[in-house]
Amino acid sequence: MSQLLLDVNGLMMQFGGLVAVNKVNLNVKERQIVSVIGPNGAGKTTVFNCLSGFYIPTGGSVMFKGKEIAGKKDFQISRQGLVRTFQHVRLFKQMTVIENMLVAQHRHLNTNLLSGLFKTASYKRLEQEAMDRAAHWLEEVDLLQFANRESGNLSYGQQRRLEIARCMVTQPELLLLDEPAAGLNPNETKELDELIIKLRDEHDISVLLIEHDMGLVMGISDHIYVIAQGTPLADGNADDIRNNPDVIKAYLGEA
Ligand SMILES: Nc1ncnc2c1ncn2[C@@H]1O[C@H](COP(=O)(O)OP(=O)(O)OP(=O)(O)O)[C@@H](O)[C@H]1O
Repeated sequence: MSQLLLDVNGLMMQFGGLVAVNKVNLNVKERQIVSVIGPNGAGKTTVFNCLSGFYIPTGGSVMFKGKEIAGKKDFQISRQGLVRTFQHVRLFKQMTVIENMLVAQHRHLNTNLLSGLFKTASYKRLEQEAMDRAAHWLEEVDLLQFANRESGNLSYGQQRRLEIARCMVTQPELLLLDEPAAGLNPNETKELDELIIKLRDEHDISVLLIEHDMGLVMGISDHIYVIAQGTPLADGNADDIRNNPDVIKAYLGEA
């Protein structure tokens, strides 16, 4: 039986009079791909912002590996093993691919100014390990041959894969992907689909994703949550969701 990794209960986020997230519950187990879907403005990104430390929820609890993380800072949460991507690509576009991978690990390396200045043996070892991890993950996402290319010159699909690789070098257990297929062509979406499945099956990573591409969601999700106007509407597997009349009305019916 796989263990519960993320356990969200009664999550609330209010902006003044607007209740953007209203009593949302979510579970993600180890080695699960879970999706959150819902119409535009349903509150999906706000949920992600609450889980990843960008917002302090106004209510409810967010337990990650059995510990409360609601209200913690983003870097504290990512150090515990929960990392995210954003709706819009956020790479350092002027930097090379490998530089992006190294910068991502900077906060996670246990070094200090002095060991860096004097290039101590332990600093060099950590630097080498960071480089090895970067190369490993670039290979996993099929970007190793572009290691020295400016990341802004990659295709959009490659930039999306680089963002995922950049998360993976920090060795997370749960990866949050905010609309990873947005702007991708069908080929790139298929590569993304395969990559997410590989993360689960070969690297034991759990993935929580927000996505509008229903083909992708229905094809890869172990479990799906539907939110409408900030409020939970339904959850279940792809068949449950496809056949749920409330979901069809509120969401799929829109398409
Ligand atoms: N910082 C904020 N201040 C005020 N209102 C906000 C803030 N962030 C989000 N909202 C509001 O919360 C609601 C939910 O927005 P959110 O971006 O979470 O929806 P979403 O489901 O991710 O939408 P989309 O699918 O279009 O990305 C919207 O009404 C939005 O305007």
